[in-house]
Amino acid sequence: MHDSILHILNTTKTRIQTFGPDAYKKRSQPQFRKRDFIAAVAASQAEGRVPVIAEVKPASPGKSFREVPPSVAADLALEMEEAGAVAISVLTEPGVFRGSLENLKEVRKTVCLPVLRKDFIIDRVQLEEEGSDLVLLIAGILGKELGAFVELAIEKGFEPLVEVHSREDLELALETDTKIIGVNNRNFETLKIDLATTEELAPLIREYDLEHGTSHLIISESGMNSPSDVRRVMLAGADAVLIGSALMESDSVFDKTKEFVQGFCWR
Ligand SMILES: O=C(O)c1ccccc1NCC(=O)[C@H](O)[C@H](O)COP(=O)(O)O
Repeated sequence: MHDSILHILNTTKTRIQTFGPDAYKKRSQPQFRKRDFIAAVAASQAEGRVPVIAEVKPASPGKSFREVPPSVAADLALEMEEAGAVAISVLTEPGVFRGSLENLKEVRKTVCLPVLRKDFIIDRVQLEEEGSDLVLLIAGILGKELGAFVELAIEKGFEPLVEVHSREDLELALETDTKIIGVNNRNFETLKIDLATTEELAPLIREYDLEHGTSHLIISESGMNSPSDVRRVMLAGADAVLIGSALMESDSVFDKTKEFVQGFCWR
């Protein structure tokens, strides 16, 4: 794994140990009704839009996009919603990505769309933290524990989005009860992007579904800069895309989101 990811995992562990489980509000009763992401994707497709999960991403390893206090996160999310995004992803990792749970809560209060918490979940106690409809679980990080985290996430009222990057990750994901699989085009060892990752893994998910009578929603994540990138992964079988950097780097988040959402007809 790349040094920056190892650093994130270490600091996340320390933060959890420092603040301890007492700092986490118990989520025994979900405080809000979960917003239905799967239905939102279907509605978006039916209306001829490209289902785009637009990401509020202040920074990434070695790159700073912009200062994003909660009020700015809310404004950005509103622009994304008005431009037709299907959901909002909010980075909550506070170190390298400079995200926060405050951003997540403010975004969810402001928009009506489903909200994904994008973070590095490594401890069950993190699933006590509220504020999102969906939660990201990374197969390559959770390994054999993935299934238990998926179950717990569901029990706590979240829709899990299980992220995979390789055939091994995918095998793990398909053993769980997740309905949503995110194919991350970014390699966690090199941080290099290759959209061929979606072209390799999405057809395997479709094949599995055909054989087993199951149905997974496929999200292609990372590295898309133009509608033609989106077209490529949608043609490979993705149902939706997750885009962060291209939106955060643009002069107008509204215009850039719209460009991706209006895209093209891919079917
Ligand atoms: O964004 C990174 O460089 C990164 C590096 C290491 C681990 C995770 C990383 N990003 C998290 C994400 O999954 C992305 O923010 C998300 O998929 C959007 O990707 P992009 O459109 O390329 O910003």
